[in-house]
Amino acid sequence: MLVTLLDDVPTPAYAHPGDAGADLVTTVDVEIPPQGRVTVPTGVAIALPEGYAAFVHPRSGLAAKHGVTVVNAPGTIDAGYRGEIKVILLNTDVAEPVHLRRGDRVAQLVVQRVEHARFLVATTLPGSHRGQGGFGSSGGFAGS
Ligand SMILES: O=c1ccn([C@H]2C[C@H](O)[C@@H](COP(=O)(O)OP(=O)(O)OP(=O)(O)O)O2)c(=O)[nH]1
Ligand SMILES: [Mg+2]
Repeated sequence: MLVTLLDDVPTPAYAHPGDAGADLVTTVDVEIPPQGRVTVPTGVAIALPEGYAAFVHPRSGLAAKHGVTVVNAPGTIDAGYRGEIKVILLNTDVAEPVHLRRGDRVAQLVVQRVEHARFLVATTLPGSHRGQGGFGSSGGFAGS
């Protein structure tokens, strides 16, 4: 897949063979206040092949240690998008700000094949075992 590197950033890379996500870095230093959000540039633009999309996922380590997640997780990168990939970060911690430095890995990009549906309008839908049950219809959590 073709990639352009806009700001002297490393080529996105998988940390280990077999990893699903290639790490993305922030190109700017940033402080995220408690419960605040910031959009950070990654210095990366890509040309996905037709029939693929890429998804911007949070990193588990940042989430567990600092409460940092991706607001729109997973962010969707369309195959036709040629702009810089940006990451919308949220500091979920209510008390501590988070300081990120240029070059810190802030998210991971998962590239996947996607199907394109044709939406055919019908008056009724075929039956199924689940039917219209949703939102916990199969049972609650232990405390409910
Ligand atoms: O985390 C993200 C999500 C999206 N994008 C870019 C790539 C994507 O192709 C484009 C549009 O994203 P999306 O479709 O999620 O946003 P929208 O609000 O529906 O905007 P649009 O009207 O441009 O589709 O923005 C990012 O850089 N980072
Ligand atoms: Mg859109």
